[in-house]
Amino acid sequence: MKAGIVVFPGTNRERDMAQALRLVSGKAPTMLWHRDTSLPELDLIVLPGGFSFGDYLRSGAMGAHSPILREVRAFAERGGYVLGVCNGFQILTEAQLLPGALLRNAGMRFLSQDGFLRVETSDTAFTRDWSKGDVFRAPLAHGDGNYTASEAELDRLEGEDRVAFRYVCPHGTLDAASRVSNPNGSQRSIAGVLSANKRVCGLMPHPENLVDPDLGATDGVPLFSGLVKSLVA
Ligand SMILES: NC(=O)CC[C@H](N)C(=O)O
Repeated sequence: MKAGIVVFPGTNRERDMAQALRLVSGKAPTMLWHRDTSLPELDLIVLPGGFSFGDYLRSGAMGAHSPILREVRAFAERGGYVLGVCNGFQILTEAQLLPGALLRNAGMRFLSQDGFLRVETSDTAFTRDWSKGDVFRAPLAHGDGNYTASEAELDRLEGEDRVAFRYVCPHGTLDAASRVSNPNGSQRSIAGVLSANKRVCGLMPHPENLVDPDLGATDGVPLFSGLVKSLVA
């Protein structure tokens, strides 16, 4: 699997992401710079977490206008796989490669805590190594993670099986009104969504930070092992 990781000024999770990809796929990803205007041959583009352009204007708003986004868009339009984590998810929504927006967290505070996610579909390259209904742990580290879209868009996402992950409490209970099970107040507890062709996926939590047994847990491994299976044909 040939993966590329896009670095913006202010990105801070690119090395965590590179480490996770290397550990699970056995192959080091290529680091890409936001001003690049061409891409090497890739199977997967990852937009990692951080504070691109210092979150000025809105999280992800300026990153969505970096030159490389033209290439990312063309890659996605050709059917390429794109993963956006946290700030990467925010950039993908700002670029309208994924629907909805990430507003300020309910409670107006930056969250730095464990999150618990339920897998809503296993019918994608990103989620095939889980079963629908599986619950796993993933760190949360964001101020703007409150997923918001129109009721019609939310209905469409659900109708097309494009909700990838939902926030639940550690025991797996779903309650969109509870700050325990839905810490940032996301609509319908949505933590991650998919594009219409299910090849672009964005999520706020950080599975890349739980892939190494030496760090205490490997809950995030299936995200990467699923991609490896799908993209190493
Ligand atoms: N860890 C991150 O990617 C942070 C995302 C974003 N800058 C926020 O605070 O919402």
